[in-house]
Amino acid sequence: MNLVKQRSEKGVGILPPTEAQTLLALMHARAEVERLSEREQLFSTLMGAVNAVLWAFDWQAQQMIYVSPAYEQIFGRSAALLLSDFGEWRNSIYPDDLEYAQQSMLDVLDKGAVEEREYRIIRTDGQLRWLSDKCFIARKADSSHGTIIVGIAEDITEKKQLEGELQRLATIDVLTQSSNRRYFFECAQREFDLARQYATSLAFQLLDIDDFKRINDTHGHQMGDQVLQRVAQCGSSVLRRGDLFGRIGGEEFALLLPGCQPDLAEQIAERLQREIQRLVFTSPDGQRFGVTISLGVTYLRASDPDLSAMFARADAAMYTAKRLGKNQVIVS
Ligand SMILES: Nc1nc2c(ncn2[C@@H]2O[C@H](COP(=O)(O)OP(=O)(O)OP(=O)(O)O)[C@@H](O)[C@H]2O)c(=O)[nH]1
Repeated sequence: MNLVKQRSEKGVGILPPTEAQTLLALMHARAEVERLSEREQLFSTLMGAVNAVLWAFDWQAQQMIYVSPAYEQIFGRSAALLLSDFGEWRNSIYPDDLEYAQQSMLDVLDKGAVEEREYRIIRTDGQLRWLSDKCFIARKADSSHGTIIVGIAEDITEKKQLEGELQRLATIDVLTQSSNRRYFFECAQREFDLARQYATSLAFQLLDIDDFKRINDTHGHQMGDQVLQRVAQCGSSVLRRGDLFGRIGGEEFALLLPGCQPDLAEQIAERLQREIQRLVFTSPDGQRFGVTISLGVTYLRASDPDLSAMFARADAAMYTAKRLGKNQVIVS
């Protein structure tokens, strides 16, 4: 309106209504284009700043129609390639997680949204990364449009590593790196239930280092720690696949051997005793010394009401070994 008036003041005269309307419409359109381009710029800046991949996928066309700049940074792959070929997304997924990633993408069609979705990707530089990739339906298919699924994929590798470390710290004994008491018995309980359910054999062994207090007193606490570490290494070395080993007390360790018949369990106990007896330690003042262990061994009986019944028997056998002079295996 302003321009129309200015032009008339310069002597162009008042424009006929249709031309004035066209001019106004053009001005509006230009302002709208400018506004849209400003918004586009703002949107791009925001997308560039977000450390997550925002994506949009045309389900019918099986084509990625948008992916934010973080894709190249997180996936270490070309966004142009992904936009031209959706197979690139499949290529980036860690093979063990591919089926899950594809299935959970299908689930969104039924559920409308999938919030919990975590899988691993392999970057082109070989790095493995964990992603949390939430997705939901942005537009349902109608006669003229296909279904659009949108998602936000965040790199949660560090969170996963932290979770793994926390899990490790909660389940291991830091000094010997073997399972701690709580975790050992938690796993042992599972094996006990399975052995009862399928009527399979199960052996339980309790190992206690002889005169450990004297080792500490004579050679120092640090030397005692070294003994515990080497004994734990020996314990782990006799394990078969599926066996459990843990430090359940100061100088006390336990082994649970699923599917292990008595003969084999005794052989394993005697081998362990020999291996530990062969260890040679040198104290800071140059003294060389060795250690011995007492072992209590028992097996699952049909009359055992719970795991603690087996544990009590192994414990009693181990104390019998101590009473009978130590450095021996007693089977109960
Ligand atoms: N160095 C070290 N010593 C520990 C640790 N935990 C417990 N101990 C020590 O282990 C010793 C256990 O002593 P006792 O229970 O008397 O057993 P023992 O001397 O082995 O005697 P027997 O069992 O009869 O052979 C104690 O002196 C504890 O202080 C540890 O993490 N490191």
